[in-house]
Amino acid sequence: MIRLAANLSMLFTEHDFLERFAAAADAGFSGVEYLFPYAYSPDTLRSALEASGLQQVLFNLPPGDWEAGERGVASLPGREAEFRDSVTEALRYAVALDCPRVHAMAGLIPEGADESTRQAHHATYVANLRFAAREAAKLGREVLIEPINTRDMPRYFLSHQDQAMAVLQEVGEPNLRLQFDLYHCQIMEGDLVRHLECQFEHIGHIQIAGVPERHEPDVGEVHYPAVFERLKELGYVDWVGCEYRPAGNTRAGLAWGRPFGLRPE
Ligand SMILES: O=C(O)C(=O)[C@@H](O)CO
Ligand SMILES: [Mg+2]
Repeated sequence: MIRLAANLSMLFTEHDFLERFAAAADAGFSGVEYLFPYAYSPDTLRSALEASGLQQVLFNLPPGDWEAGERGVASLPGREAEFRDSVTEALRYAVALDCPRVHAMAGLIPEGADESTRQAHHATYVANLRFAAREAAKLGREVLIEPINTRDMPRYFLSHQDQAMAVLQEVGEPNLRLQFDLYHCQIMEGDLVRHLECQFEHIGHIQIAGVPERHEPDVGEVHYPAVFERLKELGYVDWVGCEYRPAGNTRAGLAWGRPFGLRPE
């Protein structure tokens, strides 16, 4: 049986951030993920997890200057020292929060990047990810990479599943795995079930949302019951992150999750 994690950067935003943990637990979630923990001390977050009985399942490495539009530094030539520091900081939180995996965002390529610029990003990305995976392995953690759709995030360096597979293969570290976000894959490529089947052994985490509005999974063009059925047949028993923007009140929109123990009221 899959386990559902609430993405607290998107769900339960009716509440202040630290109150979202209790709201998620009350609604039947057993895990949480969110973009970044760094605005809070590990002790504060650990207390929120313990008080609500939730597991921390994922968060991202520091992404560079998010407010200025940066979306990770893992593929950015010249930012290697910053990337290494971000690995250290993320792993410090991962250990404190007992979180088994962290996501390293790739970053953006320049407008109109030519082939040699792309190759420079690729080489930096591979070297940085190898470093991150080896550091994470010392602490028993995984590092994830996630193809993100270029409509929501124009110029994001990692946007296709094949590209991610090639990077995983080239890096060659067993604890570097795929964050498979079905919302992004549907927008860029579709064919969700075949992608899940082909990439199954590399998947370290799954995320879901309705397409194209990124609302609840039962709103939009993806028939998630069929996807969940195939995941069950494939033997997926790990986390599925609910990374969507509720169309209305978070709790009222959880009816889709009743088969997984969510409580809409
Ligand atoms: O945007 C998404 O999708 C995510 O999973 C965030 O963590 C940004 O990568
Ligand atoms: Mg995602």
